[in-house]
Amino acid sequence: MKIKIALAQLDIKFGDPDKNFAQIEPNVQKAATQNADIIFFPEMWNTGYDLTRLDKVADKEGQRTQTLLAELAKKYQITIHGGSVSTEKNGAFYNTTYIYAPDGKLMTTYDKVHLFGLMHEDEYLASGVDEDHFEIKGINATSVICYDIRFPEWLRTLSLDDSRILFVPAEWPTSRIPQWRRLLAARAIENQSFVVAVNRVGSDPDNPFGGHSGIYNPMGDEILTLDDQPQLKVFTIDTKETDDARGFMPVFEDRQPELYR
Ligand SMILES: NC(=O)CCC(=O)C(=O)O
Repeated sequence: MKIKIALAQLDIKFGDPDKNFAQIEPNVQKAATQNADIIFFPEMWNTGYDLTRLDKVADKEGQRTQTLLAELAKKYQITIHGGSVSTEKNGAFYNTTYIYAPDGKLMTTYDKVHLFGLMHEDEYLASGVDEDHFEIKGINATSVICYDIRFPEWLRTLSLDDSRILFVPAEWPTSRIPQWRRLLAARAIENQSFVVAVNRVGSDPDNPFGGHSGIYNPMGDEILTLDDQPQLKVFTIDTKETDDARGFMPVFEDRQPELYR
């Protein structure tokens, strides 16, 4: 199945949800004009890592994000992977993904599981405990958030549901972009999946962020890579390549799960 994916590599205004929300519709409209099947945003695009002010800026119960994404998905007849936003749910803060189908229905939601201590997530956020699975044009896909890619056992767990595309929204600092690219390639090879990753650009008070959003095929080749400027890029993948990779080398069938812990 051919799937046209729009990567929205955004700059994010620190702690300014109104400015950040204003960036969403123009990008969805641009992706729809180019007939993309899905548009994909970066991590924590509503507030950035303004963690000390989450009580003021996080999206309460994710309402503002959900209302906007549902409306835009339906209006532009496009799947929207909402990257992630900071949310406040039942009195705790999370780093939360929402994914909407073109009919405006919520397909899945995910709270970041592995919290990133170097950017203080563990001091302010609660971690998620659930998997997320969704479909695009009948193809199974799954999704994690940024630091989660350093945990291959978690991405393998999510991939066992015959997932063929793994989405990774991120705020990944410039200094570790070489690791970002190697980790994404490795996750693609070991799970025989496409990996589609969107990192933010620009800076916050603590870090510059390096962009280099990209798409990796199931062989781990970087078939699309962006630079470090804000942009929207549309690229088509063919999920038949995952059948070819899995047919050639039956990694999933050769697993010995009884030996793993
Ligand atoms: N926002 C994040 O999870 C950043 C993860 C990161 O930078 C890393 O090196 O891992």
